[in-house]
Amino acid sequence: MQTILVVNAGSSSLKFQLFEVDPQQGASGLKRQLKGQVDGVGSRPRLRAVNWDGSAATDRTFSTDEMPDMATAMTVAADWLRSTQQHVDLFAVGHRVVHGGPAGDQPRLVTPEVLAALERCIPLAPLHQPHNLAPIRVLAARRPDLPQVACFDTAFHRSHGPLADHFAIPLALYEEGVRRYGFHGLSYEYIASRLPAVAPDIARGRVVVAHLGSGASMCALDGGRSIDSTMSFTGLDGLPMGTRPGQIDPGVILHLMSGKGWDAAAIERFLYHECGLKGLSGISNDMRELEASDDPRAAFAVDYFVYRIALSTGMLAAALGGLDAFVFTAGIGENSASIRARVAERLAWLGVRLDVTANARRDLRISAPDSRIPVLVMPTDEELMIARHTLAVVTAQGRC
Ligand SMILES: Nc1ncnc2c1ncn2[C@@H]1O[C@H](COP(=O)(O)OP(=O)(O)O)[C@@H](O)[C@H]1O
Ligand SMILES: CC(=O)OP(=O)(O)O
Ligand SMILES: [Mg+2]
Repeated sequence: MQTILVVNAGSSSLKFQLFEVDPQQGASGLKRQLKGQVDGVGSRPRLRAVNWDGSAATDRTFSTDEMPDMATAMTVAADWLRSTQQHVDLFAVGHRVVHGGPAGDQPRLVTPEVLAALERCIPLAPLHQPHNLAPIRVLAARRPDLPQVACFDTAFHRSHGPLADHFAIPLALYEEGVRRYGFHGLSYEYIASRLPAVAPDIARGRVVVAHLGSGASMCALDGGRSIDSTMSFTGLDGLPMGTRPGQIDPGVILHLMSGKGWDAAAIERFLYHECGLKGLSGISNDMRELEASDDPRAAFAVDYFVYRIALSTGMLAAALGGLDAFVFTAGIGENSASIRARVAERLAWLGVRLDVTANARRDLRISAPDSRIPVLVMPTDEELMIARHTLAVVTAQGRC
């Protein structure tokens, strides 16, 4: 049986999955065989993988010296995959590529021209794009016959209207590509694709989705289409994240340059690696460590995170002209009952009421029956979305 490999490098994790594929059956022919991730990159690295039946395929922890960065995480995961999955007959490889640029409105079969265009987007996503493109380059050299498909975080947001897509800067810059692209689009696309099945009453309505992971953003879905998002030109905007500040007055950057003499490289390092939860707490970028800490600086960082989610909900509800449902997803959204409870508390003015037991159990619906706004927890599946796109692109190219 042929197999699609999916690779998804985030800011603190590397996720990978293998899907068996029967191209004659379209997306319904995708069968998950293996699901793995290296998470806690930069804090407490751990490689875990489970087989299709839920049995453990591996579970190993590493010190940060053994696995200091994403490049090492990739090597470790690739070595493990090569040594344990020798029987796999690869049909195609699907990659999450965070920035698709102005032309990246749909997944693309990777060609040398596509790869060159995506390399030009590296300065717009320095934390992700190099790690997204490195495995594409390695595989293209080793297996030039193997179709590779690049699936963009930005593509799902291309439905934004001009008001959501612009900054208030001269239009010539917009034409050059300085736009509010938005990210985590594969995650939002997956959530939008699941809503009709799991919550048909909500799917056609006005929904705010909070993708709260190491990178975090929120999206306004109107009838399943993205109409606005908190992230914009780069993955720096919007909510505070593990190591990124989120929305910041550009005057702060001017101050760092002219007041403190920082150059562009120092500012980039600062904004992508030293801010957010890590910068505010001085302790960690990892929400699990902050929640476990009794240091007041950790508590402040968590308070700030929750506050900005609540502010952004108001903004996106205004974009939607109302709110019919709120969805939590991604690492923090799926796993932290206390963050969910605290966000819900701040949304009480909208009529949000949580069911404490349902929240602790992580039910699909965690709102109380009398909540004016239903609140849901939906596990995201960017890898399945990438597998579906990869199959569709390769099939359309007649490459199977
Ligand atoms: N049980 C948990 N409680 C709180 N936070 C959690 C839990 N499990 C994972 N997280 C947090 O989720 C984040 C990682 O989310 P993830 O979506 O995998 O990120 P990314 O894809 O951006 O690397 C980390 O901040 C981690 O601490
Ligand atoms: C765009 C982005 O921030 O992605 P991640 O959350 O996976 O780091
Ligand atoms: Mg992610």
